[in-house]
Amino acid sequence: MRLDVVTIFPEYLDPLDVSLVGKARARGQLNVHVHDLREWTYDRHHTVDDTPYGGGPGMVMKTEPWGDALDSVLADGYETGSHGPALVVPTPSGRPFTQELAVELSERPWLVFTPARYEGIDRRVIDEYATRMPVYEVSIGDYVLAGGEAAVLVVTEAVARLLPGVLGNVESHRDDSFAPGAMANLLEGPVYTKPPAWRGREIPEVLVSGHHGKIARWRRDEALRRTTANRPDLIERCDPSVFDKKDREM
Ligand SMILES: Oc1ccccc1-c1ccno1
Repeated sequence: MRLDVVTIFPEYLDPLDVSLVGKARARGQLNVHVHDLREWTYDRHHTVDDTPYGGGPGMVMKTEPWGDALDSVLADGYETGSHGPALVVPTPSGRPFTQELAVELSERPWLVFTPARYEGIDRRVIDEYATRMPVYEVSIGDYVLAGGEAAVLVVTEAVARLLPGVLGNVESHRDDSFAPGAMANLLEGPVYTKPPAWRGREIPEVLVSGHHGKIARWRRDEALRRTTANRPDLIERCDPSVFDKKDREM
């Protein structure tokens, strides 16, 4: 997969050099290019924004730098359709970014991110590129950020971990919250590791019982408990089989 990010804060994307994404890049599973939008400005102040038509607070990001930047990035040659790039526009007014959308994006060969600052990007930029490729306007949550770069980091990590071979243990994302399967849509329950006792706190006995059916049922019950407490909206989306009382098959 190829990822391009056009931003006025390229250093904000430095975390893409480390951890899971950094390792995927080093292994050649991910090809990441970060571009400074100001390279496509030609005035002394490298201006990327201007006042909004119709008045109102804040500034709007101008069409010309974005158009020149995206034309340059995309000039690397691309096909249209499912083998071509998709534009990913982080915005508070976008569709919610979910695991399902992460899976959809992970199946594309090329994502071009356009994190905005200020009040956003002149709409004509999105409309222009929507004539050439799919555009995903995505929100990472119901809150307001100063810009879209943090959202690019979130989306990139969620997508990269789904790429074949990136996660060492293929089981890892099988058990993800929201991963398909009977426990889909349940939040993960508590996890424990050695030592068996810590500051007088023991681990749940069932986890060292060796009874895999009871362990699976305990984990299901804890996941249901946490989901009921923190995300009751997800309960109605659960597979009915998660509510059965018998021990779970491992
Ligand atoms: O708040 C934002 C500002 C700019 C770009 C994106 C966002 C955002 C907020 C939530 N998801 O994306």
